[in-house]
Amino acid sequence: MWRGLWTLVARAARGPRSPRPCTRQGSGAPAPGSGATIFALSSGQGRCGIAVIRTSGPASGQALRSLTAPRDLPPARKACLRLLSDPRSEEPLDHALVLWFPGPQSFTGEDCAEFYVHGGPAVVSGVLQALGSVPGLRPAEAGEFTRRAFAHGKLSLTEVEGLADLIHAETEAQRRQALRQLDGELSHLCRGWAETLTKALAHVEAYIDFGEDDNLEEGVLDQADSEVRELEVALGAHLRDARRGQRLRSGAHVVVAGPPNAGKSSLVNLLSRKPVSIVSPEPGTTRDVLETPVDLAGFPALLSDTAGLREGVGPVEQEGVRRAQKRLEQADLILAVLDASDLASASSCNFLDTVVIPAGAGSPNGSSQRLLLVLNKSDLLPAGGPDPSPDLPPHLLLSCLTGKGLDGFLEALRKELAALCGDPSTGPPLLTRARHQHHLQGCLDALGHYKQAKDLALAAEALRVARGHLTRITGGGGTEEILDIIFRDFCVGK
Ligand SMILES: Nc1nc2c(ncn2[C@@H]2O[C@H](COP(=O)(O)OP(=O)(O)OP(=O)(O)O)[C@@H](O)[C@H]2O)c(=O)[nH]1
Ligand SMILES: [K+]
Ligand SMILES: [Mg+2]
Repeated sequence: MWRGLWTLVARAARGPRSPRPCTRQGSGAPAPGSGATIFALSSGQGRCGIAVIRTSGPASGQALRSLTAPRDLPPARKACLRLLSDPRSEEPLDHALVLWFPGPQSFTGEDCAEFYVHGGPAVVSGVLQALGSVPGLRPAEAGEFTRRAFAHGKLSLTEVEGLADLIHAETEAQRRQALRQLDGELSHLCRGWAETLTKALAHVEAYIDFGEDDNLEEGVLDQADSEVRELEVALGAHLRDARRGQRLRSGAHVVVAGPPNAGKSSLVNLLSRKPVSIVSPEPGTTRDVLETPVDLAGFPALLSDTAGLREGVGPVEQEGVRRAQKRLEQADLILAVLDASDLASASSCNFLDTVVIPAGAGSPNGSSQRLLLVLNKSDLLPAGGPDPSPDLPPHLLLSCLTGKGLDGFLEALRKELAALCGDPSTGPPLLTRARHQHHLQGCLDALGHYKQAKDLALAAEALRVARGHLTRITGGGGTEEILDIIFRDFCVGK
C-alpha cells in the first residue's frame, strides 16, 4: 500500500515532461549571467534633481566599499549619507545617500547597492565610471535587473510583465491594471487553476495505480471529471474577455464617424485637447483618416477622425469615404456624430440607417463593436424645447462649441471603455498579452483531449499538458508545490 502511494506521489510530482523555467521559489539554477555584478543608472536620463544608480551581484558590497572608502558598509536597508570618491584617483564625486541590500532580501535576490546622487550628467557619469573600474563589475543590459529577480524567484513571469506595463503606463486605468498584475493577481489565478489540475491528475494517477482497490475512495474519476468541467467554464469566461486586457495595454480603437459637417473633427479636437483636425464650415473638410492616441476618461485609446459619409461626391472625397468605412469596420467603439439641428437631412437619415441602427446602438447585443450616438450642436436647438429626436436610439446631446453635455458624454465614454477594456478597479484580473491567451487556449484544448481520451494514461497526459500551459503563464510551477498539494488535499485508503 505505501509503496503504491509513493509511486503515485512521485508520478504526479514528475510534472510535464518538457524542460521547465525556474520556479517562483527559485529553482536553484544560476541566474543568467550570474557571477558578474551589474550596474546601471535606474532613474531617467538627463539633468534632474536626484539620479539613482544601482548594482546587483556578489561584488556589490565591494563596490560600495570602494566608492565610500574608508567607511564600512552601512547597516542593511538604512539610508546613509556618504562621500563618494573615485577609487582610482580618490577624487571626490558627490555627497550621496547610499543603501545596502544584502541578498536575498533585495529586488533581484542578490546583494544590491543603491546610490542616490545629484542628477547632473557629470556626477552620474563620474559615478558610473568609478563603478566600472571596480573589479567584477560591468554595465547592466536592458532588463537585466528584472531578469535576475525572475531567475531568483522574486517575481513570476506575469509579475515581470506587470512591472514592465507599470513603467510604460500612460493612463490611470493602465496603471491600475499593471499594479494589479505586478501584485500577482493573474499569477495567483493561474496557480489556483494549476492546483485544480494537479488534484485532478492525482485522482487519475491514483486510479491508474490502485484501480478497483477497495482502499480507494468512491468516485475518484468522477471527481476529476467535475474538476475539469469547472475549470473549463472558468477558462472559457476568461478567454472571452481576452481582448479587453490587450486593449487596455495598447488602446481601444475609437472611430468618430457621421455625415459631413456634423462636427466630427470638432469632437476629435475637443477629446484630444489639441487641433488634430481641420475644422471648417465646408462639408467634406476631412478626407484622410486622422489618428491620434488619447487618454479618454483614464483609458488609452487610438482616436480616428474620418471623412463625412455621403454619396455623389468627387473621386478624392469618395476615396475618403471608402477609407472611413474601412476604419469603421475595425472600430472597437464608434462615436456616431449627428448634427442635432439637421436630423431630417438625407445624409443624417442615411447614416442612421446604414451605421447606427445596424450596430444596434444602446442594445446589449453580442457583437463586440460598440456605438455611442451623439447629437452635436445642441446649442442650435431652441432652448428648453422638446427632444428633437424621440424616435432615435439612445443618444446624448452635446455642443462642441459651448461644451454643454461634455461631462455626461465623458461619463458615457468611460463606461463604454470600461466595458471594452475591462475595469481594472473592479473586474477580474485581465489577460494583457497574447501569450496569456495562447496558453489559456492551449490549456482548454488539452482539457478537450482529456475528455476524449480513450484510456487513463492518455487522460493523465492531457492533464499534464493542460497544467504545463498554466504554469508557463507564470513561468513557474515546481515539484515541491505538487507534493504539498498531494499531501494536504489527497488521501488514499483513509
Ligand atoms: N453651432 C455649433 N457649431 C458647431 C459645433 N460643432 C462644430 N460646429 C461647426 O460645424 C462646422 C463643421 O465642423 P467640423 O468639425 O469641421 O465637422 P466635420 O464633421 O468634421 O466635417 P467634415 O470633416 O467636413 O465631414 C464647423 O463650422 C464647426 O465650427 C457645435 O457644437 N455647435
Ligand atoms: K467641415
Ligand atoms: Mg472633419
